[in-house]
Amino acid sequence: MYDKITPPTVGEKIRFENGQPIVPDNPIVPFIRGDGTGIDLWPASQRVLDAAIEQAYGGQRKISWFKVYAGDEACEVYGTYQYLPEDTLTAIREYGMAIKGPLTTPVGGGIRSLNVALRQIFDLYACVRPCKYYNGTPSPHKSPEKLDVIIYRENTEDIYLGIEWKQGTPGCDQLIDFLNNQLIPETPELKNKQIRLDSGISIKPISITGSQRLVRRAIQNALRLPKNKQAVTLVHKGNIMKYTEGAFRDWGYAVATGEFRAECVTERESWILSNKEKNPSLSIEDNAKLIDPGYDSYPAEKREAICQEVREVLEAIWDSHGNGQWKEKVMVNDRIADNIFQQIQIRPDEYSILATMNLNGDYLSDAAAAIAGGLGMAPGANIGDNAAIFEATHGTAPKYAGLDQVNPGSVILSGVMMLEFMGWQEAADLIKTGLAKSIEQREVTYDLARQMEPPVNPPLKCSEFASAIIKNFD
Ligand SMILES: NC(=O)C1=CN([C@@H]2O[C@H](COP(=O)(O)OP(=O)(O)OC[C@H]3O[C@@H](n4cnc5c(N)ncnc54)[C@H](OP(=O)(O)O)[C@@H]3O)[C@@H](O)[C@H]2O)C=CC1
Ligand SMILES: O=C(O)CCC(=O)C(=O)O
Ligand SMILES: [Mg+2]
Repeated sequence: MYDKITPPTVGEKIRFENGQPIVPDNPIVPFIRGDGTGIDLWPASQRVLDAAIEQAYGGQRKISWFKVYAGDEACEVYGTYQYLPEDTLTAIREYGMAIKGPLTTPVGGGIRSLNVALRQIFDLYACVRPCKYYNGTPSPHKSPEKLDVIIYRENTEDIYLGIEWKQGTPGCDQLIDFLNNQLIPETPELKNKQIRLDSGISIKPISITGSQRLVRRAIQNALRLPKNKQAVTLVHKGNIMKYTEGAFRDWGYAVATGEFRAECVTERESWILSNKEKNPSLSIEDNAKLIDPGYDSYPAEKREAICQEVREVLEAIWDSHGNGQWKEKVMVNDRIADNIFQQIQIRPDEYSILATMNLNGDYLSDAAAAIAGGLGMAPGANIGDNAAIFEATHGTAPKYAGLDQVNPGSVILSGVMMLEFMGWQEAADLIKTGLAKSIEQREVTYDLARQMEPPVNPPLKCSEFASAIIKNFD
């Protein structure tokens, strides 16, 4: 079955039933060490995970790690350009769950992202990135403790599908010619727009399927949160990209008000309901004016559409959501992408789950990570219905590779997400305790050390930070 790897002789497979993992006490879990700093991060992280499992379950539970290859290490074992060998894909398919270090993607030419490829191959459509502040972590932000968000990033489409044409190639010229001379002139809405002849082209597909399954998962997660965190914000640049990002917003709301009608309220619905609660005799038109301050300046047709919206909301959900019942529901709202970057800085506590398309989520997760202490403290998971791969938000940080210097916190916390996904909460909790205590004791790697007041000097090495976390389990 495998060409150059052998699975552990002891251990069993994780199975998925209805999207949920069924986990034996001794699961076999494939891991990819990763490029660059992966060489430092993975051994430190594995040590912490194993120690926590041993301490929590005293040998009753154990992971049998299965080393599989991707990136530079794969080329060493399988030969030139064998960045993602079939063996690795077979192992992940077979065992259902894996954890990985970062993998390099060259800018401009060269291979396409192996990280993105893994997400697409296994249809891991939700990239889940919690950004939460650990007490004592240095931050450039004044009130980092107010940040506690989970980014749900669509993981399989958008420009990451990688359908693009390089400037000056025959395919690119042909596409520009077709668009400029055929499709654009046939589309009145596009007027006389033309694409510059010396352009490169990337295609940005956003589908109903991709958007709705992501938002569905985000709402399901919101329902598991404490009441005061039950909110999902749809992040988009729909004012500019109406048929991709704007459509993402509309399809997201359709999931909330269709599939989760009893559990959700949209922000606009909450305004309509609360206007009527404050003034039960409020007319439909006065309610419409309150939810849309520009109402009086709109043409009659638009004014009627807003009145109709008010009527429909009151008819549909006044009984189930009115008289304050909406305050117990998951609040679904939307924010334009540029605004959300400032919102998470100035009003982070007003947000909980941020549902995004692929590119926006990529940008936003690094920005949110900065508030919570930086990329050394930013875990993540790529989740599908039949598989899951856990990985940090950060990349290979090549300038630090092999120096035993970078913060293993993100990979370790990705491991914590994996343990929680497996239902091994006791082991996950030990690691979170160990990490929090190490930070409190100022036993930290360079990235946190340099931001602390006064700075910690010398900082711990990557491997020493792992040891500090283990020492601080209890
Ligand atoms: N999922 C994946 O595998 C990902 C892969 N990549 C790939 O990684 C490569 C490098 O990308 P790049 O843009 O430099 O981004 P990186 O995330 O690799 O690094 C950027 C900076 O973030 C900080 N940083 C990253 N990791 C850590 C850590 N563990 N501890 C402390 N600080 C950390 C460092 O900051 P400082 O210099 O201030 O110390 C580093 O220079 C590219 O090939 C990219 O495609 C990128 C993102 C995700
Ligand atoms: O695949 C890569 O190289 C970068 C991906 C990335 O930045 C991310 O997923 O956050
Ligand atoms: Mg990124």
